[in-house]
Amino acid sequence: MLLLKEQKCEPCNGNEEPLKSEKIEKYLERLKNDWNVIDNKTIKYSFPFENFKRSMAFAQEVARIAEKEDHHPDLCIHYKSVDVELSTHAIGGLSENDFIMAAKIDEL
Ligand SMILES: C[C@H](O)[C@H](O)[C@H]1CNC2=NC(N)=NC(=O)C2=N1
Repeated sequence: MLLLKEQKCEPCNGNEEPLKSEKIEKYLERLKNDWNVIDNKTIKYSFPFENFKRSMAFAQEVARIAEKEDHHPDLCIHYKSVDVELSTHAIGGLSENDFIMAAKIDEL
């Protein structure tokens, strides 16, 4: 099986079904960090940093990947952490793209 971090986000036409909990659990096992699932619609992880400068630099790197993959997380930048939330808006839930992005962000 290809590693998630090596996959590319595929354009989502909005026709696919959001992932259900069993598949979500399987994808979670493939992530390096311990992402939390919210309502089976969003995954979230809070990345800790030493200071605001590092938080900002991380957020910029996440933005770079998001633009490259055309899949965009919600980011909340704090003094010493960045909260990352991923969901596929087009289907109102989780798709493989969210886990591909999470895997790439885990590698930063
Ligand atoms: C056309 C383009 O692929 C879509 O608008 C993308 C852009 N980024 C996106 N990001 C996220 N998180 N969900 C989406 O459904 C989404 N759609």
